[in-house]
Amino acid sequence: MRPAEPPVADRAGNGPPTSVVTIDGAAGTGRTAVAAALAARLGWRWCSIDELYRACAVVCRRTGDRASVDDIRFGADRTSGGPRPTYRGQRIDGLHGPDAAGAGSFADDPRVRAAVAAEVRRFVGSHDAVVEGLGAGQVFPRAVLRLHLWASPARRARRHRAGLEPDAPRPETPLRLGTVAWNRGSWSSHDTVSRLRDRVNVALGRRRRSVSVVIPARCSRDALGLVLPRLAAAAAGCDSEVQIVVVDDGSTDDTAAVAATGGARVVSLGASRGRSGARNAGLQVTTGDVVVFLDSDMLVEPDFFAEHLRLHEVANDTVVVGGRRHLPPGVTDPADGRVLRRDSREALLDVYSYNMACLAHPWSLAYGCNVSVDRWFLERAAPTGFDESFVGWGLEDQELAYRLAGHGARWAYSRAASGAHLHHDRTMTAERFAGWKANLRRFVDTHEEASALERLVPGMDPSRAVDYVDVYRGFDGGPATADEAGLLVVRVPGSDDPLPAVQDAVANGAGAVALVDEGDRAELAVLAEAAAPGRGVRLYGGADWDRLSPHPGAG
Ligand SMILES: Nc1ncnc2c1ncn2[C@@H]1O[C@H](COP(=O)(O)OP(=O)(O)OP(=O)(O)O)[C@@H](O)[C@H]1O
Ligand SMILES: Nc1ccn([C@H]2C[C@H](O)[C@@H](COP(=O)(O)O)O2)c(=O)n1
Repeated sequence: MRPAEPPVADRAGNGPPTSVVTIDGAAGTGRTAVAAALAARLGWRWCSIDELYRACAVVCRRTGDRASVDDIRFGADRTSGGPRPTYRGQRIDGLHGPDAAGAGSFADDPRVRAAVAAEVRRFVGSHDAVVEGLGAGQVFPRAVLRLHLWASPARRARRHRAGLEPDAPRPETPLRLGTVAWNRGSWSSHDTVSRLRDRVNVALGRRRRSVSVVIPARCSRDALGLVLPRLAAAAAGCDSEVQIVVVDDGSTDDTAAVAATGGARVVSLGASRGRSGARNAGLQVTTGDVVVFLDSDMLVEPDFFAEHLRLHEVANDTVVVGGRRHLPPGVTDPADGRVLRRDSREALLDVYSYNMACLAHPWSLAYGCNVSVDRWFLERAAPTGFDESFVGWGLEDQELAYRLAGHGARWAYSRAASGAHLHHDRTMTAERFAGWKANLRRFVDTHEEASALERLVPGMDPSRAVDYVDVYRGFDGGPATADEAGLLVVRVPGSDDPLPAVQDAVANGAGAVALVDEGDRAELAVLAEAAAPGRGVRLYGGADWDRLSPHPGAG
């Protein structure tokens, strides 16, 4: 009989002492190096499931008998990095040679898979451990952290060329809800492991997650008087540490005093640096794991931080694009019963779906009024923060998002993390339009490939009354029509994991998949994209799907 899975600590760190972290993911992401380094940092033991599959391939090839997998064990010798597999007590040679070819395919054999899982569980026993390799998350479904490492195809190819990944490409375990998609990017194992260790400590309840909110402010005393108490209420109801930073960019009113009274850490800039400079100055003093950029006129709901943070749990490279609703003139309480005007991004997403990856340019919706990024990812992917050569209104936020996109950012549009925008005059004056066009020029001069942005000009031009959604279609190419044959609709009631159905549909050649989620969970967009990259799995809230019937984008 196979031994049962050993108990693992619950997320609060209660219960039995054994904790397991699993690391799965694509070949070429350096997962073995990360597993070994993370285990060393934590003082845990570690093992590689892939090494066992290689052992199975070698031994079965030599014995000609699949039953011999039952006699493969991890040995005690760990000097060369990890435990070495043995067969009937003897070390197995040639684990990285031709006899190990096709090792990954052994995982398709249920007997081999069960033997490998049993040996890994035996090896872990009652120890805290990092377990790396194919199916690690399935062997330990209650692990404190189940990681799926990811790196761009170019990066992975480079590792292969450099001989860092000598083996043939390995199969990948499908993603499931509850797995954390982790972008390795081009970052060192050392950097990666530092951040992973923080995550493990949060998962074990040894460390609280933290979030910083950065608010650039210029003559914002009245708005901040309304905004800060709501942020304080959201912070009080949140189980993470919250830091509120207001950057006073040379205001001529008592913005700084109001911010300090409201409990914010105030950074006062002597000379004005504009929106980008103010946000960058704020970023410098942040301490949170996640940074939210918020405008000084955005009223948030009590679960604002929890909603932002939730979406950073599923991937380290998520850009959470928080929604925005416009308050009517004179209304300062979003709960006063009036219907708030949705901003035009929601009208767009009704058509493209709430998976922003269905847009050709998802970064173009990442407005600085309410957006959050994992600080580690932000600092590595875009160490210079906002480009301060963008002056006046517009595009500095999309430009930062564009650079994050270049590092593989994933996108989650969250209506649950919305803010209500206090009314003020937003007329696109000729002066503001001229400033926006100057920023557009800077953008396109810096990033030639973004020149399609010029197609947005008519939508911003105050002398032309054109529909923004139509203009955006011209810029983005328009959504794939949803009425093509082969659209497979996956409806998700309650808390089910829809990813297996999505992956099956994609594997079986579905032309398009529409995921209709009654729970309206933005994290599904992030994971669906990670599970079926580039396939643009469409995501709709159940109510939207019904409201937009026959289906969004049809015709
Ligand atoms: N010169 C400036 N320097 C620093 N921060 C500024 C400056 N002007 C405005 N801000 C701040 O930048 C944020 C965005 O201001 P902006 O004027 O773009 O807001 P908005 O009018 O609400 O924009 P939108 O209508 O696009 O939402 C606010 O927090 C505001 O206080
Ligand atoms: N950070 C921002 C905010 C808004 N815009 C533009 C894009 C549209 O032209 C318009 C949308 O406004 P709304 O739907 O909120 O009324 O504002 C931008 O470019 N960058």
